[in-house]
Amino acid sequence: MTIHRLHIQGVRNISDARLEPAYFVNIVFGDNGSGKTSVLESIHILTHGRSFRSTSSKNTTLIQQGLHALTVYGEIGEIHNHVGVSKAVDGVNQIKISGEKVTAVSELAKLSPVQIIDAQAFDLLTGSPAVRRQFLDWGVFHVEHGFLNVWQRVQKALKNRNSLLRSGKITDPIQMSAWTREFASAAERLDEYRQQYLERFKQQFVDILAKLTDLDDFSLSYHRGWDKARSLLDVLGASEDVDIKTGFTHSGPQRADIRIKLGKHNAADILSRGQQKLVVIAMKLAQGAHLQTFKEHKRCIFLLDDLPAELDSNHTHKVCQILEQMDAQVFLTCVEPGELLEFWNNKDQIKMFHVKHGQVSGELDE
Ligand SMILES: Nc1ncnc2c1ncn2[C@@H]1O[C@H](COP(=O)(O)OP(=O)(O)OP(=O)(O)O)[C@@H](O)[C@H]1O
Repeated sequence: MTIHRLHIQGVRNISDARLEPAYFVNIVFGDNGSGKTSVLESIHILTHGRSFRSTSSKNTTLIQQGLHALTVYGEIGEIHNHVGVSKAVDGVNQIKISGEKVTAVSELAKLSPVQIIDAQAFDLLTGSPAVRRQFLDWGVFHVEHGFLNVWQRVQKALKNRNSLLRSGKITDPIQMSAWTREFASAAERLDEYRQQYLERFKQQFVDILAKLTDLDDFSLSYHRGWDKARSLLDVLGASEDVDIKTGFTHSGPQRADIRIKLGKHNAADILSRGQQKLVVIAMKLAQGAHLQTFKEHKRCIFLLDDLPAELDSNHTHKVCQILEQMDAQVFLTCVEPGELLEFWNNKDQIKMFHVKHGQVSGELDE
């Protein structure tokens, strides 16, 4: 998808900015603290209803001090869908797509697949399995129409099963059996989706990684969260006593992980910081490439916060070259755009936005 217009109001130090981004490459530059990341955050709010760096559920750090709400408007996609997201200090959020109020954030996410590469992206290698499950599920969500429904069934069944387990004994065996069967059935489907996706994804990942690094013997392996030789229903039956004793479900897709290795070692334990960044970038670019191949050329939007950090010029150049070959819309932030600008062959497709004390120039004259 493509963001054609963006109107930011009250996001951190950006009071009011209108941008008409380029179809391909957008370079957002300025001094430290000028508001560059806040532009990327605004795009994330527009496409996901939330920031990628704020942990406050009350929106208070995100909304400009002294204001009671922020709003981000945009025109997105081939038919220029009008999208508006507002967030208020009291925690009330509102999403509108083409004038209609929307309650499910997944409606926004469906419109625009967004990949973020920032300082937190390292978590994909060094963080908990939850980060890698989220990565995997992002990919499946955008290519498999039935995935969201199955994922929601798993969450609901797991929640109900765990709440029955929490009492420490089974007071209602019929309910317990019903939720266990529902959980196992939805989980098996979810697992199939994940496995199929990862098998297809791996090839694209290997190709992109080879363009960026000379790392040999790199492997990604999927662990589904229970014994691969048995059905989940069998495993849940066999471990019911443990589940009752501890009060939660031990096996299932909520324990899935992708193990990322170099030879026998965990990649995170052996790679340099720059190499880790290249692996993470390769994984994210491969998801964008996969989307293009398997979803009728659906375009991904890449938000790259301070791409040059930790990378030498040669590798930064290579990342830009891969991005240029993909059909994607790219937003990059940097302090000094000089060198970064040189890494693109077709300069005509680049727009520059200078951010200074929350003011964005290169914006629309209106
Ligand atoms: N709620 C808020 N209200 C007003 N200003 C804020 C609020 N939250 C953060 N700020 C300020 O807004 C700016 C946000 O900066 P941002 O993180 O977007 O900068 P940046 O250009 O990406 O910087 P860097 O290069 O250092 O990463 C900072 O100056 C910060 O102090």
